[in-house]
Amino acid sequence: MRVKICGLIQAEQAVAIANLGATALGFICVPASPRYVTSEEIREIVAQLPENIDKVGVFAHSSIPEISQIVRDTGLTCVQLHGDESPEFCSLLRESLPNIQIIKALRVRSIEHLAQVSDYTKYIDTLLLDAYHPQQLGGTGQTLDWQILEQFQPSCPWLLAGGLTPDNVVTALNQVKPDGIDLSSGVEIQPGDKDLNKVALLFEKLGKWKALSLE
Ligand SMILES: O=C(O)c1ccccc1N[C@@H]1O[C@H](COP(=O)(O)O)[C@@H](O)[C@H]1O
Repeated sequence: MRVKICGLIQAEQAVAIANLGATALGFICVPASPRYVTSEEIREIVAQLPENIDKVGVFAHSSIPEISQIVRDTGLTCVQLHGDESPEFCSLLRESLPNIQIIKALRVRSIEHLAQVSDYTKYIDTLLLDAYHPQQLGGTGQTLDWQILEQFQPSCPWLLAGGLTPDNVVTALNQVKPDGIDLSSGVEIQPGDKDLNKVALLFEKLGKWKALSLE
């Protein structure tokens, strides 16, 4: 199970969360977010992380030259597109950054919104489903309607996001079968300030869930 913890702003917390078992860490490159980090800050944190963890830059409505510059400046290994980027945009980004993984986030309003998934899958590595919020792009703490995702099996790997917490993650995973999960506000004290006890509890719950599902 891939586990991405998103919205890191402190190097010490990023290193601690990597050591707890996260497979990916996310850095918000959206200036309007309270979790926004500059290229210099990302570069400093990335330099302290283990090689084998994915370092994900989260973008929304940025241009390809802007994204490429930030990737070059920081050592990010993955780009998450969290705005209204089209399949064509993903395809062009892939041509510009062939060695960088692409995660496309879709903010799902209803089951009908899932129809667009097949337009994206050949241009991306991973799909991410987040809850829709009319005013905010992400990090909202709002959950998706997991029931509409019970049969969801796209042709590429996918991550479940949106309002996941150590308290609800097992319920979510018993209902939905993603390849991984993504958490931000559910393991925070305040935006960007991660609660390491909550992150540790998350991994404890995931360990028990995995052991039970192997029985
Ligand atoms: O976290 C943010 O501030 C943010 C800003 C702009 C785009 C995406 C953002 N975060 C993403 O939101 C989801 C879910 O967050 P939560 O667990 O519901 O708090 C996650 O994929 C973050 O990458």
